[in-house]
Amino acid sequence: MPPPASLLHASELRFTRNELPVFGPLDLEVDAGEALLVQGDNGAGKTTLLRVLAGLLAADAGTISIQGRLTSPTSRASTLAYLGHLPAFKADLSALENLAFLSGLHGRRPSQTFESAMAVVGLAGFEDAPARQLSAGQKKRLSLARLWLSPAPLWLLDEPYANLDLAGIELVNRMVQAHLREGGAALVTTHGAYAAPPVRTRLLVLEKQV
Ligand SMILES: Nc1ncnc2c1ncn2[C@@H]1O[C@H](COP(=O)(O)OP(=O)(O)OP(=O)(O)O)[C@@H](O)[C@H]1O
Repeated sequence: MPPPASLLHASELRFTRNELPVFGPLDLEVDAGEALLVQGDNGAGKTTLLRVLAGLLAADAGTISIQGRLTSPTSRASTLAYLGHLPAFKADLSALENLAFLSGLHGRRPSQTFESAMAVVGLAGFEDAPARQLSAGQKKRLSLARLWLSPAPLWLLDEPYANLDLAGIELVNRMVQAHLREGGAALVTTHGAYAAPPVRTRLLVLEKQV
């Protein structure tokens, strides 16, 4: 029997902006149960790469396969959960209402409730707080609650440790560990290896092109 296909495989992926190369051509692969650490200096193209994989930007060349199948951005959307720099919350909705709204858009694991996700990320008691009243770290934790609710096997985490205290960093690592144990995979951008989760890890280092 052939080995199971990688959860994510990108081949010859290239992105240019204003005719200047940002990254590529590059190949990357991550299997179920693995993390791929994407490292690089400021401006090396980490966010751009995750946005291309998430389907938010179009690559200039290359292919992206999920579980062995070539995908388009729309067909990838249900397979991945993207945690970006900026939380996508409605300022006047409560924390819980935001989770309900986003889960309506992206789906939800049946085993989790909004309240249980809030508790997992340390936001029990903030269910009714409007999103605009949350601190930067609390907003990041609410984004993590959204991620925890997501049924997507592939997590794309852009600097998930930003704005978090030490307990928050450990929370991210525990979440990634649990997700990988359940057969998921994660891409994690970081400036250094200091906060990497203790899981089976591949490494991709991006170099500035110009
Ligand atoms: N919207 C944009 N318009 C023009 N150039 C951009 C835009 N977004 C990013 N860039 C440029 O593309 C390059 C890669 O940026 P990117 O945000 O992907 O880097 P990064 O590795 O994530 O950086 P950081 O570690 O600072 O977050 C940089 O040179 C940046 O200036």
